[in-house]
Amino acid sequence: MTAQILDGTALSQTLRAEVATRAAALTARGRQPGLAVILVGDDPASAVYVRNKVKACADHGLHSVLEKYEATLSEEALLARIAALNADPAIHGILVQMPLPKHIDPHKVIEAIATAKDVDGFSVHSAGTLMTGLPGLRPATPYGCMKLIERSGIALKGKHAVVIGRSNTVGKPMALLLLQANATVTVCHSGTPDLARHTREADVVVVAVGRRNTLTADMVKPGAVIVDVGMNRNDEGKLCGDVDFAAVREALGPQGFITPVPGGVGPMTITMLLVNTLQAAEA
Ligand SMILES: Nc1nc(=O)c2c([nH]1)NC[C@@H]1CN(c3ccc(C(=O)N[C@@H](CCC(=O)O)C(=O)O)cc3)C=[N+]21
Repeated sequence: MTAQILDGTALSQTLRAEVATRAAALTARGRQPGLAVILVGDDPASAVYVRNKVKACADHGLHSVLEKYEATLSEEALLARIAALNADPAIHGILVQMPLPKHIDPHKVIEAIATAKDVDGFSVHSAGTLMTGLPGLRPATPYGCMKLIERSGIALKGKHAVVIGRSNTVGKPMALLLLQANATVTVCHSGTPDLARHTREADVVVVAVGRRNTLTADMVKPGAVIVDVGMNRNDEGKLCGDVDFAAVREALGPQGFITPVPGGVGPMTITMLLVNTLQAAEA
């Protein structure tokens, strides 16, 4: 018997249906939630993600605008567009797809977005609300991971959670969300000696490294919950996560849970972006 799947596609369907209902209610009151997505440059992966976000809006009754610019767009011009969207009453959320071309400072761009419209939750203000536990917009990927963990039915209080990775977009906010849920949290990273010593003790492991096979079967405790944030390509060019999925699933046994890639965290990221846009529109 192998571990149960934490199905991000299925949970997304449930949550997105709720989003559609709430969006329709707001639209009926003359306040259709609106998301602006800005893409600078022609990175093919970014183009796919951005298209999926816009499609998800359309499918659930949210208004969206996609603004695409050449990679040569000046930082000044981008900041001017953000200022215009900040002032646009039909837009409740603004997302600037990362990464940006090198001549544009991402911090400057993120801080230019009105606090109330920061649906990525990447700004210093949003990071501060997360850190202090004040209400605010939460980064979509770790927020989606929390929803998947909740779905496993395990209560985090008193549990040991290990986060692998310390990025501002995933690892750090993930650790704070787990802490807020009363887990005991360990954050591991590229400078951690003997990673397995930590993960073998963990009831929950969130892997956000960006390297295949970071978590292998010998590194997990039976019955643990494994959340895989990785997005990599294997030798056959197929999408895969940071976890050696089949072997880890087997090692977890029937009481364990594991997210697949694709179909785990990825769809939840888009779902929580919709949730954040709705929250911004309801505020
Ligand atoms: N400002 C900003 N906000 C972001 O949220 C942001 C970003 N920049 N830059 C890039 C990353 C990446 N990201 C993903 C979203 C959905 C899937 C997703 O839906 N993945 C599907 C598979 C998609 C496929 O087949 O390629 C899945 O895992 O099942 C993946 C990755 C959002 N990001």
